[in-house]
Amino acid sequence: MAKRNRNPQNVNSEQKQEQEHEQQKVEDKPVVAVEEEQDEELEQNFEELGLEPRLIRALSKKSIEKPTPIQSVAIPLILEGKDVVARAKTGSGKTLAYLLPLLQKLIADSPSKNSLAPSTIILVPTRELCQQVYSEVTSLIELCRVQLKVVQLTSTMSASDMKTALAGPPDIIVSTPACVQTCLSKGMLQSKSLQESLSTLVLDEADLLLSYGYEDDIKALSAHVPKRCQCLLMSATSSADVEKLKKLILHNPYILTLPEVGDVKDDIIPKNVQQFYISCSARDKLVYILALLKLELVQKKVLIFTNSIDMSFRLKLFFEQFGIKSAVLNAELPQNSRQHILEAFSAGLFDYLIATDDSQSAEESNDKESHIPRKKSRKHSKRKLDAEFGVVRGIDFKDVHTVVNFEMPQTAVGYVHRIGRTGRAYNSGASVSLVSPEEFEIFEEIKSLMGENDTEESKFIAPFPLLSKNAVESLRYRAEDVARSVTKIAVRESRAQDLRNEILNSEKLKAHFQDNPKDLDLLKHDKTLSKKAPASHLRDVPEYLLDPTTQEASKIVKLARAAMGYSNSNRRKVFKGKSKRNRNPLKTFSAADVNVLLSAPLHFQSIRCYHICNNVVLVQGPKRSHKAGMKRKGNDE
Ligand SMILES: Nc1ncnc2c1ncn2[C@@H]1O[C@H](COP(=O)(O)OP(=O)(O)OP(=O)(O)O)[C@@H](O)[C@H]1O
Repeated sequence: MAKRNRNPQNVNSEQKQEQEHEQQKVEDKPVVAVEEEQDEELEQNFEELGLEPRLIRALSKKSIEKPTPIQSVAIPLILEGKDVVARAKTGSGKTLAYLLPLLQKLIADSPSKNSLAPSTIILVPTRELCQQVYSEVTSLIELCRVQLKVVQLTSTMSASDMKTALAGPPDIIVSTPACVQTCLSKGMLQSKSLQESLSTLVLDEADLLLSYGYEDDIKALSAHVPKRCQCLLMSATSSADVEKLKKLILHNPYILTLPEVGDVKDDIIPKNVQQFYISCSARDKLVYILALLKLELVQKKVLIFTNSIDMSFRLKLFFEQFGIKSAVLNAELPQNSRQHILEAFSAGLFDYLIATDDSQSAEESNDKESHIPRKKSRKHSKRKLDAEFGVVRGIDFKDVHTVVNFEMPQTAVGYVHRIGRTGRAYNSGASVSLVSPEEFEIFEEIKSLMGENDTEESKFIAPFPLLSKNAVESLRYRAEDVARSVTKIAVRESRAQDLRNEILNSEKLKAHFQDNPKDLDLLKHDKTLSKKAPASHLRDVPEYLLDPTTQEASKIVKLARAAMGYSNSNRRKVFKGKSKRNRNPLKTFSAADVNVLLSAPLHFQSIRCYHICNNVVLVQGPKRSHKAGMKRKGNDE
């Protein structure tokens, strides 16, 4: 990447910002296309970007050593006080791209003790994201040992809790647009004070804010944003909504696009996510997913998407009969439970999470082709489910290796967000979509979003190579038998039971986790729901049912997993404090294993999932890699 925009000035006086904004109005701001693969020699470190040592040390404690491409370009510009629109793929590190410079500015400027309102507001579309961004800021502040007050405001808080949170005032508020607007309209936040103190406004996940129905709130809020306020807009996809927001809030910003425009597919999907599909009837999806999981053809952890809550319970009950433990996540569950499920899954307490995303409700209505009516306002979107829930949107699931679309999302943009839950930062991942004939249309839309035309064979979403017809057929009888036993009534009862459990959990969680925030293991979300105990003979797939090709494939997937430093036995240990950094693949992976990987049929090697960040094992399919072996920094073998 060219060495540009590397001249940060750390402190910006209000006067200077004012002048700059005036200047920005007449300047034609550049569109910066950031190349994703940086030339090693030109790679920058955080120091060169102008970050101060305390922040760099904090990052180091989080095992974050080098900036991602979007961070390399955005951080210096933000430090200079520019308005920035950053569009970069899911998982590319956009959160730190704005958090680091804004914290640096706050540390350097030490906000005036006389101010009556916060100096920084970060707006996100969902409560889950509020919590995620809040945790990220607080952990950085703690690691830097600086005195900054950050609060999250959500619409479930009582007025008195909001007032308490706003007393002080805090330096940073993380919230949704609707909630900040409520605070303003109820006088908990004074417009005049806000205009005097607000110096940075961030619109995170900007491509989603309007589809969540926040347009009126953001419009109302924009009236309270002073001209000199630096505005940052982060988004994973571009859309008419992002343009609208840009016009509403920003003053002639720098537009950062990652990576270079031109390669449409690379424009939106992380390169390190391998995409596969399986074409099957809707009815056969259960047997296919059983084969994928039971024969261990996909790497854990696995995030499975369905389009309805009933379907997620149907899947859970179906899995239970085969001894596969999973948890469900949806908008119906209480907020505390959802948060806890996310944390427990991220910490590795269970391997399979079945999520119903919000595609039915807060659909990506900015996708013009979706034909799904745009939500007019939050008032009109009232429903039993939590309107501020968003499992897909921006949530940083840790170490999800595989995303399975059990049902295809309803829009192509939804697909991008779903599969963006894997392959985050420098990790690799895979997605497998089960596509029924009824879903071909959306599948074509997805392919065309990636720049493919429907007549040619898909280049980017390949047929899943590891599952043979025989393997599927060998499981068919059992799968269909069990599927019949998962009746509508059973699904309804389990759903109600789970909700009851989680409401109880939620109360316990509230009290308990205030005192013991790290005690994730207390409540199990992957508990069995079915009344009928699973039949013991269904737990294991007998040898005679396994076909040799699939067995071989399964072995390769397991080896890849070992190569990445995971094993079933170390999962809980990882959670109990072993950092990812300490997982040593050399202990679980031998030279013989490397040979097995290399001698595998080429189509198996096409799963390029064997990177361990920048350290590792090389099977760069579809061709056999030139380098075969493993290397760890400071531990060459
Ligand atoms: N420089 C870095 N090096 C390694 N990991 C990083 C770096 N920056 C961020 N990460 C990690 O990458 C993950 C994804 O980051 P983040 O959630 O900010 O992505 P995002 O671009 O906002 O994705 P999305 O569009 O899905 O919200 C996080 O776990 C974060 O801690």
